[in-house]
Amino acid sequence: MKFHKDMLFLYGVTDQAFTGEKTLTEQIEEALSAGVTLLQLREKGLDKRAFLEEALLVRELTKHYGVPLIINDDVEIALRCGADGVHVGQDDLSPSEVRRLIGPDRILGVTAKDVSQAKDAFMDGADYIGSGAIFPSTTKKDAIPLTLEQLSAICRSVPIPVVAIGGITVENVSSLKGTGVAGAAVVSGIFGQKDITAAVRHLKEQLLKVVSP
Ligand SMILES: Cc1ncc(COP(=O)(O)OP(=O)(O)O)c(N)n1
Ligand SMILES: Cc1nc(C(=O)O)sc1CCOP(=O)(O)O
Repeated sequence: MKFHKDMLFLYGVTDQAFTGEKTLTEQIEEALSAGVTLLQLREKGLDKRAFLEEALLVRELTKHYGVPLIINDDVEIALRCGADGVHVGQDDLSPSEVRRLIGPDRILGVTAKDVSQAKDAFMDGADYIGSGAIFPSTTKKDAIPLTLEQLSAICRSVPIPVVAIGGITVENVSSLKGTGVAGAAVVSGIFGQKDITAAVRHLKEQLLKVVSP
């Protein structure tokens, strides 16, 4: 699927830690049906085999809902499940190597915590940048914090779109207004909510006031 910045508008990122009454697959289906615009399967607690099984299931769901699927970190799983792309961080396989492995047509997302990393990611073939943590995150407690000013500078520094991540909720998402982000990537603000459908709808309502077309 060809990348477009609108896909970043509300980017759901999964985490098994939030499954309780519902399975991860049920949670994902709820988020897809409610309208997340991109989905990242980010499962730190699963071994490779379980991750691939989940990825194959989620691939079918995302196809059904017409939402692109991104795999966190693992290029092999992305290729084996036929995902639309991969997201890598600064400590993972280099973006240029990932681009070589996935080819020109799949989506490549790269985490950047400053302008220099963002510029490098762009030069290495990234389609989008993920920047955070904008607010304290209980999902990733050791995430390095980033101010809104730093986020704005990253957005201005590269011609590719930037999605904000880290502690984003319905209550604080409006603070991203004016930074230049193309959207918000959210874990607990979606998958940690009892009513995932309502969370997705409310986040999208707020994001309409934040993201300029
Ligand atoms: C959209 C998006 N942005 C940033 C991240 C963080 O990626 P990374 O730095 O690789 O950290 P982990 O996700 O591996 O903990 C992301 N996953 N998605
Ligand atoms: C996966 C991830 N990366 C971050 C970064 O700052 O790079 S923060 C984060 C966790 C985001 O989860 P939540 O929406 O629950 O805070």
